[in-house]
Amino acid sequence: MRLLLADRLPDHTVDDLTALGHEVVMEPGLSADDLPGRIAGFDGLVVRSTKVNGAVFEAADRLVLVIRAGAGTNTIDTEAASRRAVYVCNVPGRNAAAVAELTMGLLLAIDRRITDNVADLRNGQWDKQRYSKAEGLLGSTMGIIGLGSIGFLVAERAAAFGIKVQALAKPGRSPQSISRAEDLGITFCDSLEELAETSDIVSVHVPSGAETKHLVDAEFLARMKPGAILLNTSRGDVVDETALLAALDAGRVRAGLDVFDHEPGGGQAEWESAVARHPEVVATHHIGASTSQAQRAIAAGVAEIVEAFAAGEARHCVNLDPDRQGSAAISIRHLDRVGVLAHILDELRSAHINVQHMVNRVFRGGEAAVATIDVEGTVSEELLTALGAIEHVLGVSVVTLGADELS
Ligand SMILES: NC(=O)c1ccc[n+]([C@@H]2O[C@H](COP(=O)([O-])OP(=O)(O)OC[C@H]3O[C@@H](n4cnc5c(N)ncnc54)[C@H](O)[C@@H]3O)[C@@H](O)[C@H]2O)c1
Ligand SMILES: O=C(O)CC[C@@H](O)C(=O)O
Repeated sequence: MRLLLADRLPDHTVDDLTALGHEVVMEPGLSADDLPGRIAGFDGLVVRSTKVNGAVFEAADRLVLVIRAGAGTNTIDTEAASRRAVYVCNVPGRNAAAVAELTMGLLLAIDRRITDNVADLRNGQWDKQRYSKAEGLLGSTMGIIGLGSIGFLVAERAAAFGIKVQALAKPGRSPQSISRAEDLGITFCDSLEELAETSDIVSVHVPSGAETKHLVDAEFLARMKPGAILLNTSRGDVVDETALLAALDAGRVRAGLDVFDHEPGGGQAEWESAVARHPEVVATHHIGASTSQAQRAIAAGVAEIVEAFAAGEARHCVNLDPDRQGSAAISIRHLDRVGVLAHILDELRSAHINVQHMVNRVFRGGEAAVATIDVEGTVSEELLTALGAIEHVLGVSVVTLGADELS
C-alpha cells in the first residue's frame, strides 16, 4: 500500500511499515486544508489530530483506508468515508494508560492547587497559609462517565488512592466488563442525575457524538455537589463550556480539562479560552495521549491494522454497519489456488445467498487459506455439501450469528 502519514508518529513507524512492504510518506506538517490536495495516489492515510474532512474523500482517487492513530474518530468525516466505501479504523485502548495518568495528575493538581503553588513560588511568593486548605481525596467518591478502556484505568488508579468509584449502569454491558467492575469494587448509578448528585469527582471518558454532546450541561452541573471536581479528558463538546464557565464563576465547581470545544487542531496557535484560563481550572493542551509509551503502542497498533488490512481484514473498523454483518458465518478452509474463491461465490449465488462480508487469510507457507464469509440467508446442508465438494476445498463449517455476536 502507499501510505500518507499526515501527523507526527514515532520515527520508527515509517521503518516498521516499510519493512512490511509498504511505501510510506510522512508529512507531519500537513493541515486539514492541505489534505484534499495531497491525497491523490495514496491508498491509506494515517492521522492523529489532523481533521479529515469530506473534501478528502471527494479528492481521493485510490484511498481505501484511513487510520486514526488514537481512540476518538470524531475528527474524521466517517459519513463521507462510508459514501466512498473507505474504511475508517482506530487504534483503541493503546493510549488509555497515558490518559488515565493525566486524569489523576489533573485531579491531584486541583485538590492541592499544585499549579498555583508552583506559579507563586516561581514568582518568589511563599504562601503556605493560602495553600494549606486542600480537602484530600481519601474516601471521596468518583463518578466515571464512560467505563471503557480509559474509564477502567482511571477507576484502577482512583481505587489505589482510596477513592470509591461509581459508574453509570448501562444496558448491554458485557459480562467481562461487569466482572472487571466488580473486581474493582465499582458500584453503579441508575441515572446521570444520581451520578452527578452523589460524586465528589466526576471524570468523563465517553466518545464525542450526537448522543454525548453536552452530556455535562447546566442541569448536570447544577446537580453536582458544591465544590465538586469535574475532569474531562475525552472531548471538548461533551461538556457545555458556557454552562461550565457559569458554574466556575459561581464557585460551584472546579475543573481539570485536557480538551476544549473548538481547540486548535494541533501544533501551536494563538488561542483564547475563558474556560482554559479560569483560575478554578487546571488545563492542559490535549496531551492525554502524548507520552512516548502511548505513541509507541499506537504506532505498533497502526502497523498491525495495516498488516491485517493487507491480508483482507478491516480491524477496528468504525464505519461498517454492525447490523449488516449477516446471519451466519461460513468458514471454508482451502488450498490457495486461483479460482477457488470464484467457485465458492458461484455456489452462494446459485443458492441465492447474499454475501455481507468476506475475509480470506493465507496460512504461513502460502499453501492453504481460510475464507470467512458472513452471509444473509439460510445456509442449507445442500449448500454446505456443494461448497465442500469444490476442488481444493479442505473443509467447511458454519456459525449462525446471534444478536450478541452482532452487537
Ligand atoms: N485526551 C486525549 O488525548 C484522549 C486520548 C484518547 C482518547 N480520548 C477520548 O476518550 C474517549 C474514550 O476513549 P476510550 O479509549 O476509553 O474509549 P472506549 O470506547 O474504550 O470507552 C468509551 C466508553 O464510553 C461508553 N459510552 C459511550 N457513550 C456513552 C454514554 N452516552 N453514556 C455512558 N457511557 C457511554 C462506551 O460504552 C465505552 O464503554 C475517546 O473516544 C476519545 O474521544 C482522549
Ligand atoms: O493523538 C493525539 O494527540 C490525541 C489522541 C486522542 O485524542 C485520541 O482520541 O486517541
